[in-house]
Amino acid sequence: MQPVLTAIEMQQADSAAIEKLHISPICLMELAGKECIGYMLEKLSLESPEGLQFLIVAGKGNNGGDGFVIARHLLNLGAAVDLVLLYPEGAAGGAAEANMSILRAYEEEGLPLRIFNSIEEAIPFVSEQEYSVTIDAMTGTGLRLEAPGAPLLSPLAEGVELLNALHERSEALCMAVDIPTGLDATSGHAAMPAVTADFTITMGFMKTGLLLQDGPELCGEVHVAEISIPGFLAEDAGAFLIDESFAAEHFALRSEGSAKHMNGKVLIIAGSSTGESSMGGAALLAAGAAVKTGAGYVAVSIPPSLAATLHIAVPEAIVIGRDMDSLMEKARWSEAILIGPGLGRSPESIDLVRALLSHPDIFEKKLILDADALYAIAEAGLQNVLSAMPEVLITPHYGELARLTGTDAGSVTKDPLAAATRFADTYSTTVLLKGRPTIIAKESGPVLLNTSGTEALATAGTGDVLSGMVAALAAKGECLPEAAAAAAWFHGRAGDLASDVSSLVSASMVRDAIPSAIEEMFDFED
Ligand SMILES: NC(=O)C1=CN([C@@H]2O[C@H](COP(=O)(O)OP(=O)(O)OC[C@H]3O[C@@H](n4cnc5c(N)ncnc54)[C@H](O)[C@@H]3O)[C@@H](O)[C@H]2O)[C@@H](O)CC1
Ligand SMILES: Nc1ncnc2c1ncn2[C@@H]1O[C@H](COP(=O)(O)OP(=O)(O)O)[C@@H](O)[C@H]1O
Ligand SMILES: [K+]
Repeated sequence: MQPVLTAIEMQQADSAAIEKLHISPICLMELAGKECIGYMLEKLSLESPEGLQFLIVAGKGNNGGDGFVIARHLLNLGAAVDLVLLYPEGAAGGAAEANMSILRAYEEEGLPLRIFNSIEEAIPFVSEQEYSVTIDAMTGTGLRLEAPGAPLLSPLAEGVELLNALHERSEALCMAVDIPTGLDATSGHAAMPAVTADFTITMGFMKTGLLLQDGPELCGEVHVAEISIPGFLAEDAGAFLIDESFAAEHFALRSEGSAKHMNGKVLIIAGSSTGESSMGGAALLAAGAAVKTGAGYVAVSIPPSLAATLHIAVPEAIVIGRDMDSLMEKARWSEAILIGPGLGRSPESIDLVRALLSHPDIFEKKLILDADALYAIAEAGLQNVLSAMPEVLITPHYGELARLTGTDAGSVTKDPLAAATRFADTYSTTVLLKGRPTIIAKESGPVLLNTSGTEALATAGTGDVLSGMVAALAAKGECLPEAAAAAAWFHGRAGDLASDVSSLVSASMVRDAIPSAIEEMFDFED
């Protein structure tokens, strides 16, 4: 899995590369610029930029320095470059300043290079020009914002406005160097205004801010450029990105001689039915998902009035009622227990959750708590009970985590990484916080981020499918954090495969696409 760094972690990796490994800043900057050229040509499907026109807007830090290297290489390859300096020359110092002096020397050679010393000086010329690519080299990991949405000050604001205006009214692609200007590399919150890029070449390692909040909208496609900062300098990163090989590694294939009871026994306690309403669908989706994720046995505790429906919808499942003795017998038999989808919010459901969580046959198993089980925990104030359980995972969305922590959804939305990590540490539990990205936090461990999946999953019932998948992987032998992470990845991929038109995807379609999403991994590995 690739590390995902905060701005501070990236600055530490940069410093370690320079101070401990003696890699020169000039060398890092050179590689950063070269990587941008290579990837940009790939995006343009061109062998060479010869004859094309590029605009670079540069800030006063090392991000601007990367822009100077890009300018030089473009000129070397026969392109024409307009460079806008937002700040007086020499403000950068170090490697950036050294690269700027090379450009000044180039200027004397009569190359197609125009250097503008301010945005005002540039405007009359650049507004007339057609560019192939406009390049944002104003700020990267050095940007500091007081608050999300804080105003970006002059001259950065004018630089951003220029690039965004060109983006809107011309065919030019906009490339962000490292991070779109205005985007906080750690939190993913954007300033006002911020650059909207078509693609972002980020240096060395992925940054958290590219995956959170406004990050995905502003970055476009993200490419991580290898600039010779070795991976071991990011080993202690606070976050890692779940990928397909991780997911495949955590899907145990059935061994040839295995029997059904050896391939994961899941108990799902879900669904509700009262005189007024019935919530059987969630149980059906979770059970179907567990079956399609390859569990050897799936038992479902559901109100007796829904049993016939479940038999028809998921014929593979064993159906039991709500009687405590049969529930506990199946709990002892099972290897992972999922409680919650469609359980309802009545006082009886809350009492049921309280009773279940106090029983060792339940809490000593790998336990996955979802949906209405989370409502019951919040209502009955059972959060502390989680701390005593050996292996427990909660799978809230933002609203559910807010209810569990006594805050509003807005504060989880503001910093979901911190909210998930805090809960995991406080209650010694694993948290799968659903969203974009999905965040898996475990006590004192690095956070895992999942970016597979799209708005195809933004439809009722996909969360029930996900919790059924987690339960199956956990029963098949994975520890809960890994089961959650692999399930999240497969779930996103199943959403992609469910339909070519994301707006038509339903939760049943995601459930039905699970086998293809998993199968594909093994084709990939072969
Ligand atoms: N050795 C290194 O550290 C390397 C850095 N690289 C590049 O350098 C970048 C980081 O360079 P820097 O640390 O110089 O920072 P940046 O180039 O991101 O620039 C930040 C500059 O903007 C100013 N600034 C910060 N917040 C501001 C705000 N709200 N309003 C106005 N100005 C603000 C800062 O004072 C600083 O001068 C990376 O993103 C990457 O592009 C690469 O060249 C690879 C090597
Ligand atoms: N825009 C989106 N992009 C990616 N994933 C999404 C998006 N919207 C929702 N999801 C995913 O869909 C699932 C929805 O779960 P949840 O809100 O619990 O639904 P429900 O309660 O209806 O089953 C989560 O896994 C979430 O991460
Ligand atoms: K930038």
